[in-house]
Amino acid sequence: MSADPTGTGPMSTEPMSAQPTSAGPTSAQPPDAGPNSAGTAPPLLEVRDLHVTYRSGDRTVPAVRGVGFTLAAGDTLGVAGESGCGKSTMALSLMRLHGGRAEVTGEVLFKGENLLTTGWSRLRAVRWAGASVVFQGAMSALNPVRTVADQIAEPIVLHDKVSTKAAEKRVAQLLDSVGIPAQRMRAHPHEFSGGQRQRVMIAMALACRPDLIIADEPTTALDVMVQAQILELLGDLVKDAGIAVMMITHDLSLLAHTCDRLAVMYAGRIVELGPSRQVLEDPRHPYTTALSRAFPTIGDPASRRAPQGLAGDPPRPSDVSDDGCAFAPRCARVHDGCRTEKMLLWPAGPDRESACLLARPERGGGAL
Ligand SMILES: Nc1ncnc2c1ncn2[C@@H]1O[C@H](COP(=O)(O)OP(=O)(O)OP(=O)(O)O)[C@@H](O)[C@H]1O
Repeated sequence: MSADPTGTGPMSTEPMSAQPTSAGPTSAQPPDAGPNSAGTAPPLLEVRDLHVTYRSGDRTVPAVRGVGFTLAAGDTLGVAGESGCGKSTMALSLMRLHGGRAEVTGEVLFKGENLLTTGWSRLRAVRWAGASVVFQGAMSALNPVRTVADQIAEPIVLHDKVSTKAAEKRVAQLLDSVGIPAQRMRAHPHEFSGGQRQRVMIAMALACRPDLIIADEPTTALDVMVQAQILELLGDLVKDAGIAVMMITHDLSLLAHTCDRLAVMYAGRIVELGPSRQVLEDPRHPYTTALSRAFPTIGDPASRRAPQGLAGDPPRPSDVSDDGCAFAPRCARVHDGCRTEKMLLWPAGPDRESACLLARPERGGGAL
């Protein structure tokens, strides 16, 4: 892991932390927010041609390979895909929170401001009050020796410039909103169950009223019923507050219940993007079809008994070529063009995009 004290270049990363530093946020207003030259407000988040390549010694790992999408205010986007496809790297690199030494190129425009090139102090302000992150594994993200009240209040005091007493009043409201009695605010993280700790993390993420929450596997390691409850809670809270969410998990069916749109990733790229229900019920990429069959569906006991495993393994990032489809070796619908043509995310129906040749309108598009 490396830190770039200047924070000026996209080649840099900072020690991983969702906590405010004592330098703390000052303002989340981007210097250049507001209408663009065309007179229209930019989308909340616009990601253009994002590449993230980890480097350690002479080893390079191209974990994210040309990702682009937009997210409007209040939108919920689920990101799914098998382990190692680059979901966490993609999501965390938006805030320059990915671990390790990595080269990051492309643009991450948050309200029109490129977060890949902005300075560290400005970025810290954005991380709390603009876009906050819920990491997987609350126990490692929370400080074990401080009470949850202290940890949730800190960014409120720093950002909202209010007294500790006023901040604690908000802490009580936040804990209440995530289903934890306010009387427990003086407890330490180890005094809560895994599900309650994850609720505390959600309360922390909401503390400074962000416009966007990035949730990286927020319910990993919790049992399936608690996962569903927490995702539902997060979904309700953000809808009520008009907060946009990017939620990462490998489980498509969990995402479909909480997110308006789904992005399916494979080998560092988005291979399908569209409204959640449509993506699941009428996939436009054979990988989405295979992935959705591999996971049991909440509320469908039959699928829990008989999920169909995905044959073969995903490729190692260093083995993926820019020519041809990375899924071709595992694809039931593979044909010659799949091994040679360059795959892009093509329109595949209204509000749908797919990186499969078969979904291209000139090939007939439609379900795969
Ligand atoms: N710090 C790092 N240094 C080098 N390679 C890394 C680092 N972090 C991740 N990778 C590699 O980058 C690729 C993408 O990893 P990433 O964690 O983003 O995938 P993921 O889809 O989120 O997986 P999971 O669901 O298991 O969390 C993998 O090949 C992984 O081994």
